[in-house]
Amino acid sequence: MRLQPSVTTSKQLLEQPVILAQHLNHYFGEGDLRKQALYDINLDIYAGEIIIMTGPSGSGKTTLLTLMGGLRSAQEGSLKILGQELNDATKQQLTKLRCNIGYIFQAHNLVTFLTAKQNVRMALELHEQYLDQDMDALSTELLEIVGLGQRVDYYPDSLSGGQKQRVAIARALVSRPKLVLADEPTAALDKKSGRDVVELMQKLAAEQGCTILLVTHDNRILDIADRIVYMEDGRLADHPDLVAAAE
Ligand SMILES: Nc1ncnc2c1ncn2[C@@H]1O[C@H](COP(=O)(O)OP(=O)(O)OP(=O)(O)O)[C@@H](O)[C@H]1O
Repeated sequence: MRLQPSVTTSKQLLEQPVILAQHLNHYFGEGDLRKQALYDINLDIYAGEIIIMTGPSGSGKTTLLTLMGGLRSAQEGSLKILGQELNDATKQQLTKLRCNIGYIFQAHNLVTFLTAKQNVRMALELHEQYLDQDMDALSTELLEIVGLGQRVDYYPDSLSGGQKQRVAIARALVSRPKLVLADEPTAALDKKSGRDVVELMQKLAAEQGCTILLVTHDNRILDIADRIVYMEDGRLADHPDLVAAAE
């Protein structure tokens, strides 16, 4: 496991980063109420890396994650995701980018009137290349991989918290995105389910070669990361405990 700042390997020098932030600032509000939430963020993340972003409440993790996901507009500095510059990006460019990112949020956002399989299938329907494929079979296959082969026709209300989160993982990964962004995916889970969920993400990421950026307060899962990024007061910083542990 490495700590931020990263040591760029020679292999990575040849690659385009999946995420590249340079001098990124972000502000909320206007006029006198304008408040800076992110300060001079510089970060490069490469294909296949699992990055955990951690830090105190209010330090700017979700703001940065939603910027990276094209869910809010980048205002100042540069943010390139999968080669697309997000500062000044058009709505169409953002929409296209969002189709290539898998999202997993704490409140898993499953559609309650759709079954597990239909929830997963929804993610495939966004992609033209899957429209002439057997989307039900692909969705079932992913649900089997996450251990829900016996629950494909269940509605979210009849699944446990861990099972719902696994449906959300299946939905995020079924279209084989190059980038998965996860915000507190284990927050609502007990220790064992939380561990199972992140190990599953780790396994699937390795198999599919995708990059995972995971925001968490959950210290129990830090060991799955290739690299830990720590945020404090809107800035990337060295993690105090982890630095001490590494010394
Ligand atoms: N929509 C918004 N309008 C105004 N200020 C906001 C908005 N969203 C976030 N902020 C502010 O930006 C700062 C960073 O918030 P953010 O939610 O990114 O932190 P966080 O590290 O994700 O926190 P938590 O761990 O509690 O989720 C905070 O001071 C917060 O109050």
